[in-house]
Amino acid sequence: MASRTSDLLVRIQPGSDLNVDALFRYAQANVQGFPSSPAKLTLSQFGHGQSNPTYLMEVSSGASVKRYVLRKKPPGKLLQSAHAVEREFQVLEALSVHTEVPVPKVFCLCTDPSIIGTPFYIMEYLEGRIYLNPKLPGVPPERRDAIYHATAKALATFHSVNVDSIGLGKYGRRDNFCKRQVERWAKQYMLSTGEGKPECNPKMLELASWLRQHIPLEDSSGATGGLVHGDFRIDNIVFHPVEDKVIGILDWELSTLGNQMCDVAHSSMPYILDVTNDNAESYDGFEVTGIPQGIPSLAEYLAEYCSVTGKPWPGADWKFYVAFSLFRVASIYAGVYHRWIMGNASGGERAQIAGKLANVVIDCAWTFINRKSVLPDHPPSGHSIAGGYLKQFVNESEGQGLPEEKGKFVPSQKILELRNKLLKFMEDRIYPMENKFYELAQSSMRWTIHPEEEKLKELAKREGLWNLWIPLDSAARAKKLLFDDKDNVPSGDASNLLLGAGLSNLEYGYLCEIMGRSLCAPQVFNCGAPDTGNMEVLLRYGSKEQLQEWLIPLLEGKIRSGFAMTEPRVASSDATNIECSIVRQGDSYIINGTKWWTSGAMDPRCRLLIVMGKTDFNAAKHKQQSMILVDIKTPGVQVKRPLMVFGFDDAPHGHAEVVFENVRVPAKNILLGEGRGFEIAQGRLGPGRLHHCMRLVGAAERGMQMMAQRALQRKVFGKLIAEQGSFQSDIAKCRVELEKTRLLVLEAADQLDRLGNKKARGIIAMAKVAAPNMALEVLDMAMQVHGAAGVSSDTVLAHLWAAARTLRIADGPDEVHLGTIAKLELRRAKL
Ligand SMILES: Cc1cc2nc3c(=O)[nH]c(=O)nc-3n(C[C@H](O)[C@H](O)[C@H](O)COP(=O)(O)OP(=O)(O)OC[C@H]3O[C@@H](n4cnc5c(N)ncnc54)[C@H](O)[C@@H]3O)c2cc1C
Repeated sequence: MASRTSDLLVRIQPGSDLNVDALFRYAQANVQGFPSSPAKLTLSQFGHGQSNPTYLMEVSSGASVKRYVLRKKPPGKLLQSAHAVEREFQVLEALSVHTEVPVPKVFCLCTDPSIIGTPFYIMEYLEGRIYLNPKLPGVPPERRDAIYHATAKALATFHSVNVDSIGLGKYGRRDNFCKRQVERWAKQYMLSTGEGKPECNPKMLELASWLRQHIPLEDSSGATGGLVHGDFRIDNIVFHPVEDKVIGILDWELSTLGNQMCDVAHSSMPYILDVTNDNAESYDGFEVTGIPQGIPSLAEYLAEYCSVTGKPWPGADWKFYVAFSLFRVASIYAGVYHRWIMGNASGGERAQIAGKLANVVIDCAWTFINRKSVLPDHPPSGHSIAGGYLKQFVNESEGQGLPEEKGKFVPSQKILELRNKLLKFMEDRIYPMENKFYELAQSSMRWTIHPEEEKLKELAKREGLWNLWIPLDSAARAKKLLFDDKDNVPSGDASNLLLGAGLSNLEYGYLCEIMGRSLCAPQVFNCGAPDTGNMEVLLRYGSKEQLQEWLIPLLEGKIRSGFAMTEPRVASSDATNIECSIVRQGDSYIINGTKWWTSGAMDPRCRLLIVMGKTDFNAAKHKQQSMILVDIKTPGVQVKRPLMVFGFDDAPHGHAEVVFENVRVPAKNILLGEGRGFEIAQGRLGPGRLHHCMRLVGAAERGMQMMAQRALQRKVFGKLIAEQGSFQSDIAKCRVELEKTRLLVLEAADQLDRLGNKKARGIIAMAKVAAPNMALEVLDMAMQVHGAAGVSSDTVLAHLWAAARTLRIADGPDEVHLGTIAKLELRRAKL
C-alpha cells in the first residue's frame, strides 16, 4: 500500500525543535502569499529517511490552512559537501521554473543560520502517495505496472533536460563521472574500515579494481552525461493521490551533473538487491526471488526509459553500472556502521546492521559480475525501436498496435543489433565530437583532418559499422572480380567488412538514417557522399585493375574521392549540356574543362576524381558522354577554390571549382568504355540519391528531437512553448510529414532491391523530392522554436538546414525529378 505524504509525519524529534517565531517572520517576508498575522504556524516532521530534516509547516489563518515544506541542514558540524540544501534549492528552482519535470516549487532559500540555526529552504507541499516498499504490497498488479512505467518515465524526463539552457550547465562535471566516483567511494570505504575500525573486506578492494578496469568509454566523453539525481528510488517519488502519475521527485541532495546511467542502475536496485528488510534471510532482488505480479521485468523497465530518452540499449555496460551502484551502496553502509561504532551515527537501530549489509552488498556485486548474462542484447519485443519512430509511435497509440515483428518495414534481428550499436556509437563518439570538428573547420587549419576522425574510423571498423551501404549485388561483383569469389576477402580491419555487411538497400535505410543525424557521422562509417556513389560506380562498372587501384583504398577508408560533373558555364541538371572534353591520344586521354561543386575535392585525403565529359561531340545525344578516373595529383588538375553554401564551406571536405587543363590520363582509366557516361550516371545516382534521402530523414528526426526538448524547457508569456496550441499543431504536422517521407524512402529502397534501378526510378524520384522538402520544413520549425539561437551556429540546426536546402538542387533539382514522375504517370495513363 502507498503511504499518503501526510501519513509520514511524526512528532518533532528530540533536538529538532525550531524557532517558530523567527521562522514565521522570515516566511512572511520571503514567501509570496504566505498568510500574514494573525495566523498560527504549526510544525511537524517527516519521519521517512531524510538526512536533511524535513518539516511540514501548516499555517492556519481563520478557516483556511496553507501547507509548506521546510528542508534544512542537520544541526552540528557537517562534512563540507554533505547536506547541501543550497544545491537542492538551485536544482529544484531550475527544474520547476524552466521544465516540466515533476518537482515541488520552491519559494525561498535562507542561508542565514541565525533564523533557525542552519540554512534551509521552503517549498510546495505535495499531497500524494509515496510507495515505501518497491514490491508495492497491497497494490493491484495492473497499477504496479503503471507505477513502474511512470517511474521510468519520470527518470527519463529529467535525464532529457538540457542543463545548459536552464542555468545548470556548471552544476557539476559531466565527463569521467564514474572514474571519479569509484575513487571517491573507494577512499570513503578505506576511511571507514581498517585498524581500530570495522574490518576491511578485501572483496571490496577487488571490486574497486574491477570497476577501474571496466569503466565504460562513454564515461570519459561525457556522452551519457547530464543531470543526475543521485538517489533516484521509488520512495523518493510522490505519486498523484489517485492517478498513477508522478507529481514530484524529491530528495535532490546528491544531485549533480554526471553519468546518468548511474541513476538508471541505482533505480533498478530492487531487481538486484532488497535491503528493505533488516532481518531478512536473503537480500536477493526480484530477479532471484521472482518479480511481484504486475511489476515489469528489468528489461521492460529499461526499455521504457530508453524509448523516452532515445538512449541506446545499455546492454554492453550494464554489468559495470550495476556493480558500481552496489559498490557505492556498500561504501555508504560501511560509513554508517563506522559512525555507529564511533557513537555518532544518525541512522538509529538500522546503523547496527549496516556493517553486515555492506558485506551482503559486496557479495551481491560479485555474484552479479560473475553472471554470464545480465541483460538481453536488445530490448524485449514490443519495446524494440524497429521501423524507427513509426513503429513505436503506432504501438503507443491506443489499440493500434501492429502485430509484433510482422509487417513490411520491420527490420531483422541483425539490423536491430546493428542499429543499436550505431545509436550507441553516435551517442558515445559522434555527438560529443561535433563541436570539436566544427571548431577546427572554422580555424586557419580548416582544410586539415581532425586526428580524432581517423581514430573514430578505426573504432567504427572494429565495431562492424563499416561500408554498410554496399548492396549485396555490387559486393558480389567485386568479390568475383577481385577475389575470385573466395570468402577470404583481405581486409585491414578485424571484422572483414571491406565489402560491407551483406545488407539490402532497405536494410541500410534503417542505419543510414541514423548516420544522417549528424553531418560529420557518415564519413566516419565510410558511408559518406560522394564516396559511396563513386565506390558504387567502381563496384558496378570498374575493371579488375581499376578496382584494385582505386576501389580497395576507398573501401579501406585510406583515400577519398570526388565526382566532377557539374560545370559553371552550362545548365548541368541536363548533363547533355556538358562541355568538358575527353579526347583520345594514343594510350592516353586528354581532358580539358572547368568543373565546379566537386564535393570532397578539397579534402587532403582526396586522390580520385571521377570526371564526366564528352568523348564524341557528334554522337547521339546520350552517347557523347564518358566517365574517366583521374588521379587528383595529375599535372593540369587545379583545385581552384572552395565554394560556400550559405556561408558554410564544409571544410575540410569542401565543394571545389576544379580546372582541367590538358590533363593526360592513361586510356585504361576510362570507365566501361567511350559513350557509356549516361548509363553509369543512372546506376550511380539511384542508390546515392536514396542515401541522401535516408540521411535527410535522420536530420529531420534530430530537428524534431531538438524542437521538442526546447519547447519543453522554454517559457514564453507564462507558459512553456510546448503548451502553446500553435506549437502543438506545428510539431504534430512535422511528425506527420516526417513519417510519410520515411515510409516513401523505405518503399523506394525496397523497390530498388526488388525491381532494380530502372523500374524504381519513379519512386526514387518521389523520395528525392519529398525528403529535402520535408527536412527543410521540420528543421525550419526547429529553428523557429529555438528563436535566434536556431539560426546561429550555436546549434547544429542551421547547418543541417543549409545542407538539406542544397539537396533540392544537388543530384538533380526538384523540377527534374518531378518531370520524371509526371512522365511515368502520363505514360501509365496512356497504356
Ligand atoms: C552542396 C552541393 C554539392 C554538390 N556536389 C556536386 C558534386 O559532387 N559533383 C557534381 O558534379 N555536382 C555537384 N553539385 C552540383 C549539382 O548537382 C548541380 O547544381 C545540379 O545538378 C543543378 O545543376 P546547375 O547548378 O547547373 O543548375 P541548372 O541546371 O542551371 O538549373 C537551374 C534551375 O533550373 C531549373 N530547372 C532545371 N531543370 C528544369 C526542368 N526540367 N524544368 C523546370 N525547371 C528546371 C531548376 O529550378 C534548377 O534549380 C553540388 C551542388 C551543391 C549545391
